[in-house]
Amino acid sequence: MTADPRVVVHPDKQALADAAGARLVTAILDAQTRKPEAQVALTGGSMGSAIIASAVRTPGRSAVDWSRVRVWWGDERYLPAGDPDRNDTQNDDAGLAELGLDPAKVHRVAGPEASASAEASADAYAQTIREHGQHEWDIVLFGVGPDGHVASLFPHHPAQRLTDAIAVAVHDSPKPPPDRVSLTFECFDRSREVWFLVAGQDKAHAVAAALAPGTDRWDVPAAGPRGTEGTLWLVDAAAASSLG
Ligand SMILES: O=C1O[C@H](COP(=O)(O)O)[C@@H](O)[C@H](O)[C@H]1O
Repeated sequence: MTADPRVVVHPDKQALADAAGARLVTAILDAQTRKPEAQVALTGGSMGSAIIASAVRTPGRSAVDWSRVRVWWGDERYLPAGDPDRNDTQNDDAGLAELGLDPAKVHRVAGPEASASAEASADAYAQTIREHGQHEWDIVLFGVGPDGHVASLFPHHPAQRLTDAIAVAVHDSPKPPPDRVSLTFECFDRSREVWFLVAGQDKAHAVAAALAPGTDRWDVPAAGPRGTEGTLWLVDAAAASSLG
């Protein structure tokens, strides 16, 4: 069973980021009342960093036991550690460390300095998820590209089609850099809460296409992921402007 999408429109990007940051803190608290560790998959891009920066400033964040939060990334650009174009670097720059996470529970995707190839990195990441991931995400965050991509699953890209796998190496990405590692749709299917964070007029068409009934994720990957308990589209007014 999956949850139908619900759309929440905020006036602008900052309001969206602040509301999403507070919502994230609350959802982690909620997950911690159910189980020993909350499992969260972060995202990169513009909104991925904005939500971290806002979560750091959310007053209720001190109520969270951050040592009981395990952090992952839904995808990573296959670049060396610390590269400014990596999703984790962007999240770090937004203040991720200020949350007080246990560094041993922050699981980064290996870059070329630490793995022989994107395939090797994807395999190692999948293995770590098998060891620690409990096969259920509490909250998965997605940014959405203007083309409707989520994580590193792009429209009409063969990486979308991999089955029986947790993570996939992505080559020839239409958005730079060309080499990436992404979790698969199959892996994202094991999510309680899936949140799409989208701001800006350039995303309006992708938002409308992803939410239109019957859209195939092969054409618009953002139409694919759904949470078993919640599928939330947190958007600003500009990104919502093409919704009927
Ligand atoms: O390449 C990526 O793009 C998306 C969205 O980025 P944005 O800058 O257009 O908001 C991001 O969510 C994804 O994780 C990433 O690798």
